Amino acid sequence: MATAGRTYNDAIDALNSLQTPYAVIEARRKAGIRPDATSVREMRGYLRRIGYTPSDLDRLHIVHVAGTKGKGSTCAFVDSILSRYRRSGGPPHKVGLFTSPHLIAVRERIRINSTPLSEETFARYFFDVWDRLEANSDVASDDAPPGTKPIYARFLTLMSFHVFLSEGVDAAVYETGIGGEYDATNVVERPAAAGISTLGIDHVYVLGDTVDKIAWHKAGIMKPGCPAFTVEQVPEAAEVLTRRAAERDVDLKVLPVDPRLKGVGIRPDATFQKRNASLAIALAEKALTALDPSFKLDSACPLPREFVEGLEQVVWRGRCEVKEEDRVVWHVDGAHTADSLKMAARWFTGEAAKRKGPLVLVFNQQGRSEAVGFLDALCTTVKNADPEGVGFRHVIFCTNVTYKTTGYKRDFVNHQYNPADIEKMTVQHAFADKWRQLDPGADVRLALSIEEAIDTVRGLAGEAKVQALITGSLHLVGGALGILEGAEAL
Ligand SMILES: Nc1ncnc2c1ncn2[C@@H]1O[C@H](COP(=O)(O)OP(=O)(O)OP(=O)(O)O)[C@@H](O)[C@H]1O
Ligand SMILES: [Mg+2]
Ligand SMILES: [Mg+2]
Repeated sequence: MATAGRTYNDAIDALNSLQTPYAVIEARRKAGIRPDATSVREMRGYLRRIGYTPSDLDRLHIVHVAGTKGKGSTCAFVDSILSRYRRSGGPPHKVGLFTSPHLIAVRERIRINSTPLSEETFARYFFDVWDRLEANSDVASDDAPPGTKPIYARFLTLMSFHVFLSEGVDAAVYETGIGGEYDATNVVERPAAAGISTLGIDHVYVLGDTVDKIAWHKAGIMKPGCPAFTVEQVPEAAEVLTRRAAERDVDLKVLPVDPRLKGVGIRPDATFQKRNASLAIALAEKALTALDPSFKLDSACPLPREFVEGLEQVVWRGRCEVKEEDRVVWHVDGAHTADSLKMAARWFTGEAAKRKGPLVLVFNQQGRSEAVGFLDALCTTVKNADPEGVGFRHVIFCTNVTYKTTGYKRDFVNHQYNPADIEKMTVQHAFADKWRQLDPGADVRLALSIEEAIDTVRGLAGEAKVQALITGSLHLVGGALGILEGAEAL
């Protein structure tokens, strides 16, 4: 790649070229090829090509988080707590945060002191890594094939290491991408602490179709000699975690909801979020101890001010957000698994009960036909909670295409879905058919883009404000927030 075009947009275009195309994903699926141990060996090879060894990562005092749901929220809590210590003089002195997927822009996946990299900084580090990989592309290293670059998520993971090490980050919080054992982030060998958030069913093709198979993958982030924590899990998952911890000689602590959270304003005020917060407390404590061995929390005493403020003031966009406009109250949540959609529905009904006005749903989950099965719980939960028994009066299924006329925002270009399906709106039709069966009284519509769905909802407002829930996909939610907030988003 020439040095001329090296803007943020150029970086995103180059990054998008590292996405695995839909046809390749399909071929692998048909051949039954799943990720295996080569992925971490490959990461080690690429890491060497960009000039680091896994032991360099020890300087980052990494908190590593896996789980089906609550990873990002837990990471955000840890980041927020560590930031309070940073602001009161540290350690830590610089905090890194690596999360996925992104909500509004790719650069928000890599943050320093809770702020996403600027476009300029992102582009500079992006092309640093790009150039180093090209310059050393023939260096024989583990499983990284000569002349290649890592795929999208692996590239960003590598880049985050380069950013954090170059910028002198001394504590970094890492969310796994998919699974754990074979995830790109698992190149980390000696984390300060590992945490496994709530387990459930997701990414069935890659991780397996039962909770115990999924737990096996997530358990892969536990490392001998490194503290590990989890929250209460369903028995099948708990069993696998305990067994894998014993095999690895890891002392895995199962945390109840932390009693010190009493009186701490966790938002939303729901058990699942308190579980995430409890996990975050234990992880942050270990990171702080790794940085300063004299640091210790007394479990019998209230949490220090830094913990309380960190937990109460955390910002984690796209999760349980309420945005009020003249004609619409938007409720935005990126839930996209059966369990988390139930949580989202419960949260929405609690919010909706505070106001009057027709309930409207905007939903999508691209490329996942199993999502048809999630609609049932969403429909029933909201209907049962509605005193009039109506539930959603209007339901709109849209694609994840951002704009009506200009298509995808660059940060959302996705080659991993079948383009023909998007064009024909295959899943949206399936969702609509299902909803008409579930609730023959609802007005069910399709929209070609997120922008069109939003305009439709605005047009539905009458005397009372419409109460709209946007959910089903983080891509949908991120696109929607980008439209609702315009230039102010991110
Ligand atoms: N512990 C939990 N149990 C069940 N649902 C949860 C939990 N934590 C969060 N959620 C729900 O899942 C949504 C996504 O939360 P979060 O971003 O923390 O999860 P994640 O594990 O990072 O998910 P992703 O797979 O998108 O990376 C939230 O908006 C909330 O509705
Ligand atoms: Mg996920
Ligand atoms: Mg996440």
